[in-house]
Amino acid sequence: MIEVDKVSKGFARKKVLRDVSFTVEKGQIVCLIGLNGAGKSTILKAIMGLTPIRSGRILVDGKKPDRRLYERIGYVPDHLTMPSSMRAVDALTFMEDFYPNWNASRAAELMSFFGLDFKERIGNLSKGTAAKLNLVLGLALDSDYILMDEPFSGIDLFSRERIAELFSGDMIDGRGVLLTTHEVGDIEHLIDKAVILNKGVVARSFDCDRVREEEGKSVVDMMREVLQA
Ligand SMILES: Nc1ncnc2c1ncn2[C@@H]1O[C@H](COP(=O)(O)OP(=O)(O)OP(=O)(O)O)[C@@H](O)[C@H]1O
Repeated sequence: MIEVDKVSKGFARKKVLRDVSFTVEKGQIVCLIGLNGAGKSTILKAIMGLTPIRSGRILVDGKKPDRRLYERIGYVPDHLTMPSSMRAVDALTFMEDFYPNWNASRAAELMSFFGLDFKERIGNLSKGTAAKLNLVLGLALDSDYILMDEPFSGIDLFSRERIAELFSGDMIDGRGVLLTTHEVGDIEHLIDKAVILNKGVVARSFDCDRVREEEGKSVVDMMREVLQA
């Protein structure tokens, strides 16, 4: 389980996260929702140790993450970070060389799933195609958890639907997923838990099935209720 426990963070005097707490269990898909600037990406970076926190703690399977624990978390940032001169195949080779838990056969499967060309230069990829390659790089790691920052950004409607299929299939099975998205409607039927963040504070955290069954509300309804109040 990933535990984010009373995490606060600021940049200079600006408070960005205040006492943020939630958990992500293995086998669970958790969606962090919030308006622009709410602090979603900052939380993912804090979990990955890419930005320091001011107070609180982040535990992965009960331990403070170190290099070995980070290898058990796949992180898909909101943009592809590989150099534009590389070809897609070079990016895959780099990942294979760098990460002991790289799963080459899963990478090949995902490349074909997305219809990606191994020889294409990264600098020549369209925004949506680069986003797909970015997802391949994150999902092809054999990890217990996956963090995805806006994985649907720039991706067309039909491809988004296909990615949603991935979420309900073997690719995710048993892993804990934490993602941020502004396209929550596309995956709302797949999300187990939603955490609504408003100006750095957890405004509401809920079990999506329970809210749907007991209150007859969708995740988008809950977002409107909380963020437009
Ligand atoms: N390196 C930084 N230095 C200063 N302020 C920052 C930095 N990174 C983020 N912030 C600020 O922290 C706040 C939260 O940013 P963050 O990127 O986490 O929001 P977000 O919820 O992911 O937004 P979006 O939906 O627009 O991607 C914003 O006010 C942003 O300006």
